[in-house]
Amino acid sequence: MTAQILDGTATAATIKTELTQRVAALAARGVTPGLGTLLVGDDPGSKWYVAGKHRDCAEVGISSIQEELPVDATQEDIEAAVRRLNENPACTGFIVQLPLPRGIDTHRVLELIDPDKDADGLHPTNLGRLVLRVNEPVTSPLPCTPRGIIELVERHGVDLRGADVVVVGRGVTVGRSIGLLLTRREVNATVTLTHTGTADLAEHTRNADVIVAAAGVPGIITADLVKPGAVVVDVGVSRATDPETGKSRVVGDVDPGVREVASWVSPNPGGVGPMTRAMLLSNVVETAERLAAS
Ligand SMILES: Nc1nc(=O)c2c([nH]1)NC[C@@H]1CN(c3ccc(C(=O)N[C@@H](CCC(=O)O)C(=O)O)cc3)C=[N+]21
Repeated sequence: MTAQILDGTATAATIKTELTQRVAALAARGVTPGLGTLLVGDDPGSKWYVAGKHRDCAEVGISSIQEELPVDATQEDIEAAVRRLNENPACTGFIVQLPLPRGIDTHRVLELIDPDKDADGLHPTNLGRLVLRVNEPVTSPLPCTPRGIIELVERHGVDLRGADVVVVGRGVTVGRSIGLLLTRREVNATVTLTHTGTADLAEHTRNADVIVAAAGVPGIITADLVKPGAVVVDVGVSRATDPETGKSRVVGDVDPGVREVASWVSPNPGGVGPMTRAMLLSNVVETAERLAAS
């Protein structure tokens, strides 16, 4: 039996339809959510990602505020742009597209973002709120990729309550932060965080009900590492040249052979990526909803 597909493209489309209705309800109250982006430099990949975010916004009725700075912008230039977005009332949430050019203190820039406008949900204040406010409803932006993974899995009918989840990779955007969400009472999973220093990765993954593969190592999760019937989410994004077409394509952390043992697998592309983008929109709409309520 081959695994069923955790369809991120279709799920993101459903979420966008839901958000369109919430944006319309906000409009009726005179509030328009606005996503700001700050792009520094002219890396084609980053430009493409930022353009995609604004296309997503247009689809659901969120307005766009674009700040662009040249690659030789100084720390002060970048910080001034962040302050402008913090103070711009049309911008209800924004992101600073990463990576920033060499020589820029990225942490200093990100910490300057108003936590209430943090569309990525990765500001230290917001991560701290998740640590501290564990028994209260969250009223701050959540990290997009972790939230997208949980929504993707739950919206396909997979119950995470009591599940043993093994996370592979300790990167900030996924590995380090997803446990904060998975161990909240409303999700109630048990989480193991593995990384390059883990003595025996297979020993952990073979016992997992759910594997979140976020190592950034192509094909690291092979079929022999997966318990039959497990759910496998592929978060890894590496690039490789397709030997047949000669074109660059995305390669995930999950080996294709996993589909023969898992119950559910997220494709990559078409899985977690579109969900991350949908959650960015959710954060912007929710920020605007909190603003409208206050
Ligand atoms: N402040 C900040 N926030 C980010 O969230 C952020 C960032 N900086 N810098 C770069 C990374 C990358 N990222 C992606 C999100 C979605 C897809 C996505 O939707 N990918 C599609 C297509 C992939 C393809 O074929 O190229 C998919 O997975 O199906 C990809 C990449 C967000 N990032």
